[in-house]
Amino acid sequence: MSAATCPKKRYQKEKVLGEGTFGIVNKAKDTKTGQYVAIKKVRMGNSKDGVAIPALREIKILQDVRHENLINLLDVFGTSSNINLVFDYCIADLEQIIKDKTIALSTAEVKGALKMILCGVAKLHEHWVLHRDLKPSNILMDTKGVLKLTDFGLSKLFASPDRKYTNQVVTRWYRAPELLFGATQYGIGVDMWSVGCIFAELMLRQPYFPGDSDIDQLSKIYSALGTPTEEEWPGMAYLPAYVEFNPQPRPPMRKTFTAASDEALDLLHRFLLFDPCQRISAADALNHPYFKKSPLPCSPSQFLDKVKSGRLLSLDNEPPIVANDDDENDRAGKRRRYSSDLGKRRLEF
Ligand SMILES: Nc1ncnc2c1ncn2[C@@H]1O[C@H](COP(=O)(O)OP(=O)(O)OP(=O)(O)O)[C@@H](O)[C@H]1O
Repeated sequence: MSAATCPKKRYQKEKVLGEGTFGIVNKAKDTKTGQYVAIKKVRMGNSKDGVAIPALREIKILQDVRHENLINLLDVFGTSSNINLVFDYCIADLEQIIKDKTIALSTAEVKGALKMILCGVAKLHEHWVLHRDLKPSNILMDTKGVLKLTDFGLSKLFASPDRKYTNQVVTRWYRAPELLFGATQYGIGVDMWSVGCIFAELMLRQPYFPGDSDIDQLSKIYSALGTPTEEEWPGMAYLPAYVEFNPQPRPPMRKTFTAASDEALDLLHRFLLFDPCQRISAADALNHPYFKKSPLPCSPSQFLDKVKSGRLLSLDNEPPIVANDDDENDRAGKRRRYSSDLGKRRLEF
């Protein structure tokens, strides 16, 4: 078989990029096109434990919904024990960008980033797909500065309004209050809350609600936004895990977001409404005056130039590390080496 027809030969692995719940991600060169790609190798496990189901869900969604701001699935191939998903290679994720304080994000750049995120979310919702795990590390930047939503493993079609879902979704810091109260029927509001948290984080350059338990998460949300009244969020007391908190007033958002425009604060407020039905949709958010008022959102290439001006991308000079498909011990070693502190705030499923 030639390199063009044998996928394992077609893609030449260069180094390990990281590891998620379901397997290692490698950087590789596509010898057919000369382009770099990222290959997510998903361990199949045996059919009983259903390890591969999120990967199959991801494949189905990626094949159905294509958009500039959603990660592009270029190829899929299998080996005896893995499914390999081949994606566009991205050079950074939004968590790294936010954390790198040498990158000074201007209003136009925050707007540009939020616009790209909203375009991706709007496309998913248009296709009746909830992402369900939106967070900065699941938003990647490609070589042209385009932000792309990734990690659709938790995505789920929400076509049936009565369908009950698990509430153990969305990394805690980005998790909507209805999920924290155990709701099993939820909709696009869970993604819009996460977008609000990401928007706040882009402006603050630190997580807005970094709770270290579900109760602490709610208490951080309430300290920032005040406790909701029954009028603001009808029916909240009937949610399965509802807990009453001592009433707290709503402090002015301006106190935290000192440099934000009135339009930015209005949009943020609409993302973070307690009643999920009242939260602004991604399509409506894109039409909000925030995006119409000067400074206008920057282009992807301007965003890329800003990211390149910081330290982050100048660090990508470590020697290549080639992952060996078959060596379990080696794989365990890499997992230890590459697992990040993100694991600490990931939910137990
Ligand atoms: N297309 C890509 N281009 C470059 N790097 C990528 C790409 N996709 C993933 N990565 C890197 O691989 C790492 C693992 O990604 P993956 O999506 O498998 O898991 P995760 O998002 O970290 O965690 P989990 O899937 O468990 O929530 C990421 O942190 C990222 O650094």
